[in-house]
Amino acid sequence: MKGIAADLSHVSQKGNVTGFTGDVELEPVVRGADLVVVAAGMPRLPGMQRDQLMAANGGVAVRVATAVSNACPGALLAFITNPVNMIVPTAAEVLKAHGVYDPRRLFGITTLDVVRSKKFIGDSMNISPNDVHIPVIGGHAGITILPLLTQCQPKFKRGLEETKQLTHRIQEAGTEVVNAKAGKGSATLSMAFAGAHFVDSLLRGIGGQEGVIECVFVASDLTEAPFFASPLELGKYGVKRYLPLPQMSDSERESLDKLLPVLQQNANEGIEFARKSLKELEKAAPAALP
Ligand SMILES: NC(=O)C1=CN([C@@H]2O[C@H](COP(=O)(O)OP(=O)(O)OC[C@H]3O[C@@H](n4cnc5c(N)ncnc54)[C@H](O)[C@@H]3O)[C@@H](O)[C@H]2O)C=CC1
Ligand SMILES: O=C([O-])CC(=O)C(=O)O
Repeated sequence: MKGIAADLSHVSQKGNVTGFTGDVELEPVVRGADLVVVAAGMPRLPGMQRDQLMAANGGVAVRVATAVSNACPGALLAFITNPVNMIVPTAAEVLKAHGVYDPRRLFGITTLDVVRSKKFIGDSMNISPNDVHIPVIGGHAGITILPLLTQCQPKFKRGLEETKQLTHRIQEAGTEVVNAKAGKGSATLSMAFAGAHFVDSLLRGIGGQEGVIECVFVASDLTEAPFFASPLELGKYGVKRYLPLPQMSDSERESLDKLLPVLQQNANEGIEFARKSLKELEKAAPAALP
């Protein structure tokens, strides 16, 4: 099995890795990878929302998806790059344009939201995070991150106020880190931990292990949002099975109703970005496109 932890310097022979210019020759040097993990991209500065990274990072999705289409169209493609809620729909649109889109194989890594939930709940209950199991659904920014505390195992027996505070802390944990690092980046190390965990799960799935379940952001028809994170079984070809949406309290369902239009809007913006970029690429280098 071949895989690569990708930075664009690996897939662009020109080594032009700073932003989307539209004049790139897509000559991938990586051939035949089974798994491509993308961590390249600008991190947030204090005061920024993740959406604001799209101008800087949208081109990463376009170029990597194009390179994967040419070099390893059957690979699983997993993005860490923010804004995850837009980057994944962007990449999907580019893969579609190249005729190689398989929704089972494209992921936005949301594992850090699960890692944080396990840590904060573990601290609150005075137990190890390893013993906490909780689904985190939705997307990967602010209110789109929805930890289902009522579904936590063991039971998280706290009042509504404490539950709300903890939910908010999980949703804003990335911002907490960005502010603490004061311009020096975002949650790089905890993401490395979360990314390694998720990639290990993907590899176990590819390797044929049964019952590998992760919450991850993928194409989905479980809700009105076209891309959505929920618990999935991973397998040889990526997504093997969508588990049904977990049970929710009334308050969690209300939160779900509020986040779905945000995810729909994010997906539309990602798709729009892809279409515009493909047009620009076509003008600049028609031979690189289908
Ligand atoms: N999905 C998630 O839960 C998380 C996502 N992130 C995102 O991951 C990305 C990377 O974050 P860090 O590793 O902390 O940042 P970093 O600044 O430590 O590393 C980013 C790397 O990407 C490269 N890079 C930047 N723009 C590029 C471009 N246009 N083309 C090619 N390479 C480019 C840089 O040269 C650098 O090597 C950011 O977009 C960040 O928001 C970070 C933490 C968690
Ligand atoms: O907050 C950020 O910008 C980085 C990130 O996605 C996270 O830490 O969850």
